Amino acid sequence: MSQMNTLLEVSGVSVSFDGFKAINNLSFQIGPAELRAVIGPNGAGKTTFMDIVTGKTRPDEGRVLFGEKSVSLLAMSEAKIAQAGVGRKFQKPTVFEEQSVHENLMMALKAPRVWWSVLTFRPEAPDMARVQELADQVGLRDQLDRIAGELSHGQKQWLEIGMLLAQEPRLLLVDEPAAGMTPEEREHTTDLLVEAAKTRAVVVVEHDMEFVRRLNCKVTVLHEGSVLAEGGLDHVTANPDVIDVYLGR
Ligand SMILES: Nc1ncnc2c1ncn2[C@@H]1O[C@H](COP(=O)(O)OP(=O)(O)OP(=O)(O)O)[C@@H](O)[C@H]1O
Repeated sequence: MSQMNTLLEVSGVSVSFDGFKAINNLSFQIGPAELRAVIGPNGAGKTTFMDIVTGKTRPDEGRVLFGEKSVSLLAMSEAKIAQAGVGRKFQKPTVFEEQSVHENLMMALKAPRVWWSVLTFRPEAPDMARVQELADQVGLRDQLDRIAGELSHGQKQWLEIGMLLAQEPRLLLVDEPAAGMTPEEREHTTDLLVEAAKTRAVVVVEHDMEFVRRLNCKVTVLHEGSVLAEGGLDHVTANPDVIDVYLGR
């Protein structure tokens, strides 16, 4: 396979809602195994950006290209985009509450495999082993037999991340994972996302700056639907434009 520097390329994307430009000529790129934090004040366009990448919202202008073949996601349905390897974790955990952790992970594994994972699919590996591997990955090895509804908020979030990882996405979009978590849960979530980003791109939208700091990754600051600044957290938070936006001056 050829070397690829960009997994996702968003370029010149704009979208208006009733004449209001929620995304305004947005351009940026994500590498194939990269952890990226997207921050920005309320209304900056973070959710709309994720909606565009996942096909929920169609932009008025611009390009969204994905993978080594640079396929346009704009021509694809939400289901096709998910199949192509884009996973999304919404803020609220959505696991099957009545089922055990094990059953939840197994269901996620049984969901249709996407075309590219055929390459890595090991038919000899029993699904049970894969379920345990996923449980290990998200720190739920000891919870496999528990009913998901009984898990803590943080554990439910990890289970859902495990279910998304079962689908082997190449790009995982995660919306405010730290919200409502205890400090210990946040720490574990950081480790989990850092680890997941070693083999895929993970984009984390987050308000909590302490959490972003611990992710220790490149940060993209959105404001009024465009990139205001990009770089390390210390770099972007020292940027006068970013300071102005956050202090509302
Ligand atoms: N479907 C819609 N119809 C009308 N306006 C919308 C719609 N979706 C988003 N907007 C507007 O677009 C702007 C960007 O919203 P978006 O939710 O993407 O921001 P955000 O950065 O995710 O904000 P927050 O941090 O508060 O979640 C906001 O002003 C919002 O009110």
